[in-house]
Amino acid sequence: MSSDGPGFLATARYGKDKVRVFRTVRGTDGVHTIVEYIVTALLEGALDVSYTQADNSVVVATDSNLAKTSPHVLSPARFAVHLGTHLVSKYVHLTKAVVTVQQLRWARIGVDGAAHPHAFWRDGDEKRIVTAVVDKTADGAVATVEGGLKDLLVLKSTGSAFENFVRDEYTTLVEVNDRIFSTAVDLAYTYAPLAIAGHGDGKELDVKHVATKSGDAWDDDQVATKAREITLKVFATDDSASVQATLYKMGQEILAANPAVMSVQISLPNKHYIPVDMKYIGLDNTTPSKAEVFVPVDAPSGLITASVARA
Ligand SMILES: O=c1[nH]c(=O)c2[nH]c(=O)[nH]c2[nH]1
Repeated sequence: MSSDGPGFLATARYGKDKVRVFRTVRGTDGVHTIVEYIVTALLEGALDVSYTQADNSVVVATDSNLAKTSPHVLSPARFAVHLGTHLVSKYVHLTKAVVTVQQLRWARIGVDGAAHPHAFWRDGDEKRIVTAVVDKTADGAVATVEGGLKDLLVLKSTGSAFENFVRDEYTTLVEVNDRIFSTAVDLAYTYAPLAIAGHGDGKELDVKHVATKSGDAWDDDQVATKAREITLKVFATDDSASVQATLYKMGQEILAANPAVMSVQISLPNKHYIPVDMKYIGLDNTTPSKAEVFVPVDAPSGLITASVARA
């Protein structure tokens, strides 16, 4: 069944996407801790024959479930590194695993002011996202980790302007010194690689966590909390001259507060809210200080992206 032609297999990666997993950890005090993940696990290595010769003997299943036994299951970054490390170390012919873990939100329900021990609610569509690339071919195996979040929907009803942009004969956009600013924050930050002990000669590799820097990729839970708090604080408090200027401040503050983060990639759609023109009924709803009724516009939106890297 081999098929030869003018081409060659230039790159290859396979695995499983959208693997859904929910895990409960039952505390001795009756308090349950839960996580819900959507996992993607992709593999690279000596896999050519599975494509070129229809030989499946090199294909390892990637949906094997480590969620029951991993001591790291409650931390998306540690779990991603553990899963990737497990896959590339168990099989000599696999060289690289790319594991993405998206965490869905579950918060404890408050009952009479107290957090309930085992009842939860979905407090938003935002996802925390971690990608770990565990590479056995590197000089000493390493895990390169990216943390972040997406779909954090925010809005402020003032404290945002957009003026002094280029105007030419085609420009219809009006300058405003006061407008609604709404965006769905998407951010990803990268760390220096984590060292992995061992070389994957069939023996299980270990995450060699040398605690030289706290807040490194192994501590992504802390970094993720800080990055989210900073993002929300800068969004709320910045007297925004533009989406670009606010984005840049977010990036700088995330780098300043997290010494192990090397760069931050931020994407901010500018979700427009257009004041309704009510002149025809004799009402001023378009002067920025008088604008109270708006039409939220799904499309088009602005899209402002940048990465801020440590100098
Ligand atoms: O903050 C903004 N940045 C832009 O680049 C832009 N472009 C636009 O039409 N509105 C805005 N707002």
